[in-house]
Amino acid sequence: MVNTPAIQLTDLKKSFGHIRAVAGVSLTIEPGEVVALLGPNGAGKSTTIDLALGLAHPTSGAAELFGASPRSAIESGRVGAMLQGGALLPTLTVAQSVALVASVHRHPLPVEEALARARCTEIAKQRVSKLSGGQLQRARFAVAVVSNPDLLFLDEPTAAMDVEARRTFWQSMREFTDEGRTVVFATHYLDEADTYADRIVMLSAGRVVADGSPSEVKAVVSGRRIRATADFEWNLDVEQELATLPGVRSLEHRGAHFTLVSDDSDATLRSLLSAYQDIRDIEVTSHTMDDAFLALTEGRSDFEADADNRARVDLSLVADVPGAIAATSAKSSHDAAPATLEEVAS
Ligand SMILES: Nc1ncnc2c1ncn2[C@@H]1O[C@H](COP(=O)(O)OP(=O)(O)OP(=O)(O)O)[C@@H](O)[C@H]1O
Repeated sequence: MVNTPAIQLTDLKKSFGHIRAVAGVSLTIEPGEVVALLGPNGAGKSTTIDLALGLAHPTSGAAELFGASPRSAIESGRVGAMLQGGALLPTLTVAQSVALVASVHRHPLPVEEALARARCTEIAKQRVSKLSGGQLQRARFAVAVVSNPDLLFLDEPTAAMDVEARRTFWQSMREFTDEGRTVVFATHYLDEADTYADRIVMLSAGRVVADGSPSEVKAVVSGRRIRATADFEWNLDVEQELATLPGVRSLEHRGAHFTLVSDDSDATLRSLLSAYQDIRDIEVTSHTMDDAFLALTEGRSDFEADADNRARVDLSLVADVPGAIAATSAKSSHDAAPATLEEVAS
């Protein structure tokens, strides 16, 4: 159906006793979007994915995939998932695991193709119990894509992978999304979100605190950072002078190294260099996704939101969301959830 969103979440809420894991999430994700879900530990990313997939029942609100209930979208084979708690049978080989899942789908990819897409051809004959953490993730990816889904959910897909494995994983993911499929992935690697997502949805304390393109979300922290080394004695007068240079919003220094956050880095630099000759190793950088993440999820005071982004970023939440909620050992929600989509559909 044209114009039917791939995902429609309407005021989703989920509480576990007194813990509000998801506190009213509304999201519309169109077919073809690649969306990163970001947020500190305990922000509600996994629970949101579980609710979208129908693996957990919302306390209130609704989730639809392709205009239908999650269950019927999964039954139709349009949805794949790679979840944190998703287990594979340890005694099967990787190829057998993929073939088993393929056998319950109506229009699966050929097993060899799913293995190749997930860069699993070389480990196809290895038993699941013998796989390294990164290999296991690849095997789970092969299992997730073999149903040839239009929509794929990935919960921390590169968690156990080294740098090279992560790079390879995202290459294979790119091939998948280049074909116009929809992907929603939760990650703690902010650089992955910045590089691979079209859209970033940032959660904090169960609520959406930012929703926009990577550059829109990064722009929530305006200004630039100037780092340099000073070969002079620090005293209160110097600190005062640096902190009041044009454009400067904040100053930090440790030993000879100092950092200025400035709204007008050109003006700051001109004044800095005309006032001080003993400054070297100057580096000017834009803010990163890490900065936006900290500003949005911890309400850091040295950043101010850019007014242009008010429409996309719910700044009223930035101020009052608590800092990162400590992750509890209670991953029981995921452990208790069905391990595979086949279990949901059955
Ligand atoms: N079954 C459960 N029982 C009690 N609390 C739960 C359960 N499942 C999740 N929670 C709590 O809900 C909140 C959100 O958890 P969730 O796993 O969705 O966060 P997350 O953003 O995915 O975190 P992480 O980045 O650590 O994976 C946390 O406070 C968590 O402890």
